[in-house]
Amino acid sequence: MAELVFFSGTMDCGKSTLALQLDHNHAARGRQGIIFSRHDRAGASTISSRLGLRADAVEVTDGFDFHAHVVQLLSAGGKVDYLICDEANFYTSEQVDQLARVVDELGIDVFTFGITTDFRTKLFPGSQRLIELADRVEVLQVEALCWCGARATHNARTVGGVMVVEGAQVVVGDIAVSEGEVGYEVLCRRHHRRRLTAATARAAVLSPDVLPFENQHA
Ligand SMILES: Nc1ncnc2c1ncn2[C@@H]1O[C@H](COP(=O)(O)OP(=O)(O)O)[C@@H](O)[C@H]1O
Ligand SMILES: Cc1cn([C@H]2C[C@H](O)[C@@H](COP(=O)(O)O)O2)c(=O)[nH]c1=O
Repeated sequence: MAELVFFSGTMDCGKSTLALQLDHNHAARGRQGIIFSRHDRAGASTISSRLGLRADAVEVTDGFDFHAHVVQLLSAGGKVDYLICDEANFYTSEQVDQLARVVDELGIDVFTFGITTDFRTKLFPGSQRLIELADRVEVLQVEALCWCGARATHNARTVGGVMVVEGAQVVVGDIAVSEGEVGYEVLCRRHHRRRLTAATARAAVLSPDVLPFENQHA
């Protein structure tokens, strides 16, 4: 039976790598798939992983209709066994409904990949709809780590290493950016709540005003 699966995690936990691995494994067994992405850091119509893998993808735009796209391909005699959908956090909730129709009405497996929450810990609309509709939500096993060593569960947006909490929900970007640029850092919930990034934690340790560590549990 075909499935709608949502592979989820923070930024930098290996989602795009897994998407490309899944595509490779299915294609190696003669299955025919289509890869989709939206706003990949490497540019339009691309899926890229920080491990260096990259492939062409169909760019998803606001008006794009997954169901109509697949029906058109099938009507033209094409074969479609599965869809790989990266950066699914950027899809609209209507597009996620279309993906569910692809699974239920066309019997095609749909594997989606994305972060659940934004820099303010709020669900992206596409991710919310995937959590509501998916047959399975899989949290990736490779843990991204907070600077303190705990499992990173949240995504922070930073400017010069300092966490910001206001701004547009969508700003394409990366971790490890140069000084002054808007970037992202993954944190555990405790440090996300306290807005303590690696840079601000380092600065606090170096400050002569700082209290001894054991007195700082907020
Ligand atoms: N130089 C490296 N050596 C080994 N692993 C790396 C290296 N650079 C990145 N990675 C791995 O790639 C992961 C990010 O993969 P990617 O698919 O780009 O993540 P996501 O799509 O979730 O943002 C990192 O968590 C890390 O495990
Ligand atoms: C937290 C957060 C992230 N983004 C952007 C930044 C990246 O371009 C993508 C996530 O890509 P990844 O492959 O999972 O690393 O999302 C954003 O636009 N808004 C946010 O709040």
